[in-house]
Amino acid sequence: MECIKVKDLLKRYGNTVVLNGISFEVKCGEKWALLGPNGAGKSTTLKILAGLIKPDKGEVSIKGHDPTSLDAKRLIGYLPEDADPFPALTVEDNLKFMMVLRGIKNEDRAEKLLELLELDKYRKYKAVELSRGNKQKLAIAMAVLHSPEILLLDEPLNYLDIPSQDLVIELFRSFRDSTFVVSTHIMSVADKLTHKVMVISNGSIKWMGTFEELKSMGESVEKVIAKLIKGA
Ligand SMILES: Nc1ncnc2c1ncn2[C@@H]1O[C@H](COP(=O)(O)OP(=O)(O)OP(=O)(O)O)[C@@H](O)[C@H]1O
Repeated sequence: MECIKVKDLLKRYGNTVVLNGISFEVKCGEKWALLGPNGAGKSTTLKILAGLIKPDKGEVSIKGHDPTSLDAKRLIGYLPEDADPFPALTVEDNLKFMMVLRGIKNEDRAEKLLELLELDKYRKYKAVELSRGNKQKLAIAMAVLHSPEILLLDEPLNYLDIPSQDLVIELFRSFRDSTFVVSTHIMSVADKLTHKVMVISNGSIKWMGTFEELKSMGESVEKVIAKLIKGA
């Protein structure tokens, strides 16, 4: 069954076309990387899937729901690029606020995430007082608090040191049955979190396939991706 269906997406900012007829389908449980250079249209695609912005043309379905609907929002956990939790709230109050928004009654989940991401000692810190990496970890905890079926992650490992990356990767890997779309321009990040790759450049999908296919294309994966981006 498809969890995400996207057909002929067109998005303009002013006169600039930033998504030019993108179509793809993601089956439930699949984990896809959206790989492409700066400005390719990755974040814009994720924002449309998360229902934050609307395309100018095209269709998007999240398990049959419009992405702006409450039904879709219940299914989705979205981590924006440069996520910024509420600065004046403490770490634990940010999580409590999300619990209220999401209608989560049991506090165990928030406690477990604080422990798992080693944020426990910062629970009384206001988000504004956190380091950039710890802010990212808090934003990740907030995005996954409701154990979403569909995770839309924009550059999830940004700002994280290697031990923190390992904690976050372990957390995401615990979402075995969830559907992932992960935007990144770093191949190694894609490789750690996903199994399939969409290469996007200039608002168009240039290639879709598995890591195995990419790796069997002869040259180093980075070189193959660079060629796919150029459309060579
Ligand atoms: N709010 C906006 N107003 C105008 N142009 C925008 C806006 N948001 C994005 N763009 C433009 O849309 C294009 C695609 O941007 P997008 O952020 O989707 O790219 P990206 O692939 O996520 O890039 P990056 O890897 O740098 O984050 C870029 O040319 C960007 O300048």
